[in-house]
Amino acid sequence: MFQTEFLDLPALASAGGSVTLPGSKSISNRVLLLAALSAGSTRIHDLLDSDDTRVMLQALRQLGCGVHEQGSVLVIDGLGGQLKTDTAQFFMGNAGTAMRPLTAALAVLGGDFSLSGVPRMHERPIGDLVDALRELGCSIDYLGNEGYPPLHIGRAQLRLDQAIPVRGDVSSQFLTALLMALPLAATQDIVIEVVGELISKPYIDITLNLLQRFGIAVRREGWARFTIPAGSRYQSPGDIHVEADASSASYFIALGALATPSEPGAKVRIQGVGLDSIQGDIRFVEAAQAMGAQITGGPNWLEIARGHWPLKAIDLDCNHIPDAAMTLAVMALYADGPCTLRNIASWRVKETDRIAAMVAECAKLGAQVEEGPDWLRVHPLPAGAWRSASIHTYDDHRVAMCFSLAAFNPDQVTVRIEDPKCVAKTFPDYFETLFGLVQAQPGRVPVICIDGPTASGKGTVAAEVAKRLGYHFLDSGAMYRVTALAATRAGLAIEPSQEAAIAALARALPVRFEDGKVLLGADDVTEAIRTEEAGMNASRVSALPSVRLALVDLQHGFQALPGLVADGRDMGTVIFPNAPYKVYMTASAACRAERRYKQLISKGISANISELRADLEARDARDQSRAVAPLKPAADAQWLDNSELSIDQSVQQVLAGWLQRQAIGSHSAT
Ligand SMILES: Nc1ncnc2c1ncn2[C@@H]1O[C@H](COP(=O)(O)OP(=O)(O)OP(=O)(O)O)[C@@H](O)[C@H]1O
Ligand SMILES: Nc1ccn([C@H]2C[C@H](O)[C@@H](COP(=O)(O)O)O2)c(=O)n1
Repeated sequence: MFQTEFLDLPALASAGGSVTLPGSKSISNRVLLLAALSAGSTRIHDLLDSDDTRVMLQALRQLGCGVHEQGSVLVIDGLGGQLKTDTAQFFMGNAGTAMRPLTAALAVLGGDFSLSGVPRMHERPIGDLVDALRELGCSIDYLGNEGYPPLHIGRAQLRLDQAIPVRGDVSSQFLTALLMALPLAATQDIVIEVVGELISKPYIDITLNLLQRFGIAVRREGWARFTIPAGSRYQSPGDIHVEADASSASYFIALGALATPSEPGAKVRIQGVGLDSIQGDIRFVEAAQAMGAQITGGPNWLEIARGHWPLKAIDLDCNHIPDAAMTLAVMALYADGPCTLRNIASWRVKETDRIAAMVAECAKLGAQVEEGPDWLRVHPLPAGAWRSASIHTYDDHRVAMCFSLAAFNPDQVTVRIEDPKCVAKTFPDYFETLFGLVQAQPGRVPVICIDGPTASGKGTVAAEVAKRLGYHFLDSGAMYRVTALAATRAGLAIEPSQEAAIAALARALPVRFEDGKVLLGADDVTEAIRTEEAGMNASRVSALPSVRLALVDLQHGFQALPGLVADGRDMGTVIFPNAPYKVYMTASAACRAERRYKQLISKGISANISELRADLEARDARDQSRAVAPLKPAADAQWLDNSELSIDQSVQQVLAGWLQRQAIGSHSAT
């Protein structure tokens, strides 16, 4: 997961390949609670591991549920409808799919419980559910604002003889919560009556489907009246599989519709969710098809390719796909006319006011957007009108994920996604998964080059800059160091007479960089290549032209999405001459010798500062005077003498220079 302050998406072009998506959040949290309330143990396969499911799991542990991992399977030992504790305080984060059903179940069982969440959770209405539960005889008090969490739950005196009314036009989660809680009290038939037009009906279908799997056969009359039969009891189904998340699939369906194929005939294939999904958001497929996407599918898979281009404008009632419909708003930027998304009032009370968020962020990209209380109209953005923008994500995973699709814009402007880790709510590895399927416009994966002499601090600074930007890191010096080590181990003298043999070795160098370690074959050489002798040998080996040539492809291979920071001697001059930002980092020889001295002493290696200075000056001289790719600043490099700067100040300067070049929106950077 990207933990950076922001993630810059360079202009993207094409896509192709297969992706297996994480489990559905809606199914995962329902299954967890049902398994906890059931008699017996439930083995849950393919459960989503995300912020919202962790919130639910933590609550279940607090209630005394057994939770065990068995490989990729999670086993829940159910409570059989009997709580092991009747006093607890629960923190529900911003997980609506945990907050609402748990409130109902605890209220029906009764006890001394409080439930709270993040500030946004305390702005998300729950009054209609509380009203219904009070009607039933549950004891619930508001601990903050009337109608909103946090809540206190006390002992219940249930009255089951009359139909329980619940509003269905704000959130279908209230009805879901009652449907899941009432089997715990079904000593007689219990009737729920929906007041108002029920929204998001497909989510009720998921609830009914899963209740059936756990032994509860709810009788439904239209969408207005539901009966829990007397004697209903939760019983574990044993094993249960969670489908991949259909809402998450929407980003990859849109990807297939927007991107050109990575090679002729290539498609985007989604595994884990298919046309027979029980999730309502699978009907996003129909919306995407209406916009021109070519989609085929089977029971557990979908394949998408670009069809009509530009996409066709739509005017759609999105009540049945409230979450996935956000993706349509970004697809609309690529349509042949304005797209209107209707009946989406529920967006206003989600993780953020999603209608307001879409209006504000599409406008930053340059789009004209109109809104009403329950609708949104997005006008397409023609080529020439796109603006590079910093997308605020409002701690809303879906805002972050759907705006990643703006990176396919024809003007090839960079799209910045602020706080990318907000995707952890449902899809922690979303951006990594996306980067596994897409290709940037040719030459558009950014490379920041930091070249300079020995011990100028370029490696330290480059690694930190890469970390802050979420970019890959190339320590090119390590490749010469490993080559020299491999040559020495092979008994080759590091001199011109052995150039061909060393180059052959370098071409097939089994080097890997993993978790901060450098591996030569199976051998961890991280420390072995850091000695002064190894540095000097690397300098000698790097003067051999065929060895340099042999290592070019290996270095180019590091240029991958979302970007690269590369440090060395010829990054900006030879390996990445078209890099958009180059720094030549240096410091006085005295200063560099002192840094190297401290570095060695801190590792317990004895050193002499004047010898170190003489060595590094000799190494600089060799690196600067060799015939091929000598150390020198690129013509377009920014010079940074950091003799008087701390590491952090150096990092800040490099970041500031890069962000100035990026010139995205008005975001402050470091
Ligand atoms: N601006 C700085 N101020 C003080 N110390 C620094 C600074 N930059 C780096 N250092 C320290 O100097 C030492 C050498 O830095 P580093 O290894 O990053 O240099 P380098 O240029 O990559 O060297 P080499 O080319 O030999 O690999 C490290 O111990 C590092 O912590
Ligand atoms: N791009 C590069 C990187 C390194 N070298 C050579 C010259 C250096 O003295 C030696 C070791 O590099 P370090 O790990 O100290 O950065 O490798 C080069 O020629 N080109």
